Amino acid sequence: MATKKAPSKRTTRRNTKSSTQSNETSGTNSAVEKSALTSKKKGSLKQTSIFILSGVTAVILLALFSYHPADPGLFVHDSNAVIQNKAGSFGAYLADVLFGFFGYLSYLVPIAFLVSAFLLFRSSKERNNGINLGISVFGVFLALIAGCGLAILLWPSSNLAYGAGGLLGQGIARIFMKTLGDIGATMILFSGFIAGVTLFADIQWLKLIDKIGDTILSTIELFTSSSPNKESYETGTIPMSFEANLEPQKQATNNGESASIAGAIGAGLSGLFLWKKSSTDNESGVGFNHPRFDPLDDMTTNADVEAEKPKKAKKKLLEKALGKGRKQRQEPVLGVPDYMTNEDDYHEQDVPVAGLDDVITAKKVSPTSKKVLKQEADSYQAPVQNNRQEKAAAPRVSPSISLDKAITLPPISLLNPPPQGQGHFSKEQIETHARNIVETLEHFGVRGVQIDSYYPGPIITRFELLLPPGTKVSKISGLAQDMARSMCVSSIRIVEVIKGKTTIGLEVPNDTRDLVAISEILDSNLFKEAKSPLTMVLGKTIAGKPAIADLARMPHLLIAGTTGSGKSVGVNAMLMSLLYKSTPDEVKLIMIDPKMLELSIYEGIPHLLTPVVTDMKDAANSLRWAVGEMERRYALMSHLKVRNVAGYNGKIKEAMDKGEPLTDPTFDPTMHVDVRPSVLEPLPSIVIVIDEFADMMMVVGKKVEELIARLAQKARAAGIHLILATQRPSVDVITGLIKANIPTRIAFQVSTRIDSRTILDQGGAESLLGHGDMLYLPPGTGLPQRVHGAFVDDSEVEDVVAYWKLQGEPQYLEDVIQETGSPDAIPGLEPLAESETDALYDQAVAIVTESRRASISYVQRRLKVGYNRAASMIEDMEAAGVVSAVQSNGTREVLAPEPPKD
Ligand SMILES: Nc1ncnc2c1ncn2[C@@H]1O[C@H](COP(=O)(O)OP(=O)(O)OP(=O)(O)O)[C@@H](O)[C@H]1O
Repeated sequence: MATKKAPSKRTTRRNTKSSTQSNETSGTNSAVEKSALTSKKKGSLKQTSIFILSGVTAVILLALFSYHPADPGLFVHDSNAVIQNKAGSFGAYLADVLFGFFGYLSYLVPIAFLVSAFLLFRSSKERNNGINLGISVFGVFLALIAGCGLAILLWPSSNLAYGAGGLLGQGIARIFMKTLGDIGATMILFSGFIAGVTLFADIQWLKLIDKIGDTILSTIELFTSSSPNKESYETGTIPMSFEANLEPQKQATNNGESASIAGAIGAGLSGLFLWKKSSTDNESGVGFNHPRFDPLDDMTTNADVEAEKPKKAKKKLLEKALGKGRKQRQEPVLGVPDYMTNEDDYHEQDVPVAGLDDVITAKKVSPTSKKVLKQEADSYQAPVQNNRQEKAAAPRVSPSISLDKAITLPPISLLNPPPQGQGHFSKEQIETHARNIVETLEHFGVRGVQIDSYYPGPIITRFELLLPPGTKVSKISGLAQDMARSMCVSSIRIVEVIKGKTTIGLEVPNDTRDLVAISEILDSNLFKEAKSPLTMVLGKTIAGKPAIADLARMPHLLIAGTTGSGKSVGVNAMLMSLLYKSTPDEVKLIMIDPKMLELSIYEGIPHLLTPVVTDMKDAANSLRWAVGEMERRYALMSHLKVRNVAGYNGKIKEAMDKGEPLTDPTFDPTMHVDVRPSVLEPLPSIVIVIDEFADMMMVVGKKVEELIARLAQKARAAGIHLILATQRPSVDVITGLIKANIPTRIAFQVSTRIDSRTILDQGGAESLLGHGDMLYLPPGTGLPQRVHGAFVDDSEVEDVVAYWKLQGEPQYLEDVIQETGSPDAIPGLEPLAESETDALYDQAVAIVTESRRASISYVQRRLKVGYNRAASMIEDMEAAGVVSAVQSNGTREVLAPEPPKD
């Protein structure tokens, strides 16, 4: 069979990679070590900066407070004078300069240092992003300039040599007085000062006044009523009056609302320092809602090769994003034979690509967002002068961005369009196959078989056969290989049961196979109209229709297949779907990549909760964190009396809309003195992707299985989902415990029927064609569906990743990979019951689900074990959701589906 040349880029990359694997592994290890060193260093640098800033503040304050007009300085020259400044000649000089230029507003300088030191203590999450810092810096300058002028006008006779506003104030006051007169200048400078303060302090005056009023009223109420407002803690509802008492930074961070002037001045002034540090990175100075980010430069910090990428690559990405240079896609010519009437709606209609306006997914793209994207693209095309070395030295993770407003989902034009001229089927070829099938079956003694119908698809053609009465399907299944041989094809899959039909299916590979491009599926109405943020592209059905799935409903997915069968491409297609469907506010990702090959390409996208995990100890910690997060979410949901994350998010949004945000109901005021409960925010879904979990189980041990099982059992309602992939479909990796908890599975091509049974509980995957050909077993069914996986090229992933990096930086949570207490401890959970680790537990589950009898004595008899052991296994099955609790009639119902028979 002649097949179209499979895309080789990825293979080449992998081959190159594997040939240098050992080098790379050590390289990556050292990178891991380096990053560990960096995070430690970061901590000590932070502390050092705090000490230095505090010292500098103390010296400036000392210099200003002990300022003496007779001391020598920039404006006073007296070499014989005895210096009286307590900070010596430096202090005398500094105070002279500051008072000389800014007058009394010089005191803003040490305040700025003090606040910067304070900000270093705070969580990095609370820092402002680049554009906010820019605005704050502008506010500081405006307030300083107007303030100096105002000081001159309001305190004309001051003790300072150059007046209360210094030389700057004099110049400003003179200019304004000349043009506007005394009163006009005072009014305009006062407005300028207030405007400056408002800008850098982000003050909303009306709200502030409102809140001050509320605070006064609630204080009066507090004195007039005897009981404190205990109810608000218990119900989690926070009245506005109470909200006004919250610590200023928290309010500013959580709601973007008013903060206390001191806190906001701090944020603004610290912005000055942070901005100065990063200003060299940002020389084109175009204003956005987030820091200017250069994906190519960011990659330079990762790999030298990327550092050499020419600027035109950047241009190419933006041209792609804007839909420029992309050829108008043509309607695919399918060439479905005339006699094919029942599959006339095969392919989705292609949407013509006309540029940015059309290509950005309709859902979240406001006109403003489009403008931002266009501006961003324009600024990229302008030459940007970068100091690469400074960029490399800058921290890789700057969790300072707020990802909410101007987020735009990636445009389809970033991806390769589907190849043209696909979908031709030859009528002769189909007729030859049909004839061959009948003849071969006759040759093997099965007479009277009729071809009922046939369905040519992009990769295989399904022939549906009517068997003569009394013919066993198993007889046909047993002939699959002989038929493949006599028809000169690589393999034939027999579909023994077709839902709603009396026919059986024979799936025969086409002479030429089509490439299923991911762009085609992402562009289909089916995907675009899907509501769930966890909608994932699988590929195309055998009839060539888009195949998508909702991870939220699965709620976990197990993927297995032999090496080179297309798992990684499949996982990439799923991840790309999430990146095309959801913002980082909706979906967060934890990626675990023991092979250190596949997922590192996603490093730096804003959806990540932690950098791509390659160290297996970190991986175990992140699973432990997820279990803790699941428990935390459960506690929150039970306090709010909702059953799942959707209900929880609904309540939170409703409360926010009412202006009465809910506070953390699990907060214990007796445990935290002086700290207020935090305001609850909507919870994003968390998807944990493990690319090769067999490796993880090998390194970390059985504990991983336990953690996965714990997560799989309960995480659905908590919005935490697992995607596990492995190339080792053996029972020691895909254990009964994992299978019982992950009902949704995908099998790519495997080498033996036994492997197929391990994954799907039935054969079939051994007859797949590789290169992304898969069997998808949806939740709650025993009938797998054949899907031809969507192909994603590395360069497509790179472009989409670069696009997302351009939208914002990740807000990593340090806790995710942090070691917490004993490495064996699973937060909030008892260790697994003994019998669940019982060697016979898997067999017991198989017996119960097959026989549909959840009886202790039956398990006892079948396994020849004692009563206690069987009873404890049944109890564990109840805990795992395999069987129900004992019902009123004394029996248990078997809940898990029956494993399909071969
Ligand atoms: N959906 C697809 N369409 C066409 N070709 C595909 C598809 N999926 C995979 N391939 C081809 O198969 C090759 C191997 O795929 P992939 O790297 O995903 O395999 P794998 O199962 O992850 O292998 P390993 O376990 O060794 O990492 C790819 O380089 C690509 O050429």
